[in-house]
Amino acid sequence: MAVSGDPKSRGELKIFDNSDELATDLAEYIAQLSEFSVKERGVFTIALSGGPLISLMGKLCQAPYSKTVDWTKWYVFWADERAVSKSHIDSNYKLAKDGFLSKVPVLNSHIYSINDNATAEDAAEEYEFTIRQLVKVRTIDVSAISDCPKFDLILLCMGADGHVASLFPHHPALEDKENWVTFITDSPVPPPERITFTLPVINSASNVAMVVTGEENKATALCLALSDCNEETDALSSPARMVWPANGKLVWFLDKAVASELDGSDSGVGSQ
Ligand SMILES: O=C(O)[C@H](O)[C@@H](O)[C@H](O)[C@H](O)COP(=O)(O)O
Repeated sequence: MAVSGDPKSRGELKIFDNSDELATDLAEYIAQLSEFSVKERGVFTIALSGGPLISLMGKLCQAPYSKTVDWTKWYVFWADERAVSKSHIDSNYKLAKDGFLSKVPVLNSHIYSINDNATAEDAAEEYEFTIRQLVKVRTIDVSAISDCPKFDLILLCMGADGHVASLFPHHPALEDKENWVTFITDSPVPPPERITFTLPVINSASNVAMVVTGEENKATALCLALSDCNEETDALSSPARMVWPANGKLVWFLDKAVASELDGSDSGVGSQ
């Protein structure tokens, strides 16, 4: 694994030889954050995404983590969800339930899935209301600088177009500063109707992990996501580049294939 260090950083960069090594380190990272949050606050609030993330979290279901993680203190959310039924193949809930949540003893009452019986608009509004209630009772912390919920960890993947959660390049949802959770009905990647955390919420988290693997067609999007934003670059072309937790820590978990176009010395990326 190579980790470069540059003060002009876009977060800590971890590049692994293969997805097995990445999954091992990701499990350790999540377990450590869980332990820290449970010690500090008595709970661990984590938001999941879709894509390859869930299978890469598989090692958390195995020893030693299956025994050492305090699963009863976990509160699970989704950074984005597709407006489909929970049993649908496109459901991020189904992906997480089948591949992860059914294998660890997280309490059912702590799993905050998005309503699959409502329109995307209503489901987004309802999800935000649910999060507001949990902020009121301090299950979710609140960010001192943004008044947004401060999740202990938000896990994101990145699409080949640079999208994260369901925030797509140049989509108006990218500029939503009012809502915590919003909806879209015109996703360029099917299915079209989706619910998503907005950037202010993502950027208020204590920790954000960007997990990007495997496909060389994401290498160019990764370079853009890690490049410095200047007047000549079009800020909205790379949602992933807009992920920058103001008061938190950003870590990139990458494999060699996706990092293949990064130039370690000139790219201006490194550890935070
Ligand atoms: O679409 C979703 O529901 C996501 O949560 C999304 O952010 C996903 O993680 C990326 O799309 C990964 O990219 P691929 O699915 O294209 O690999």
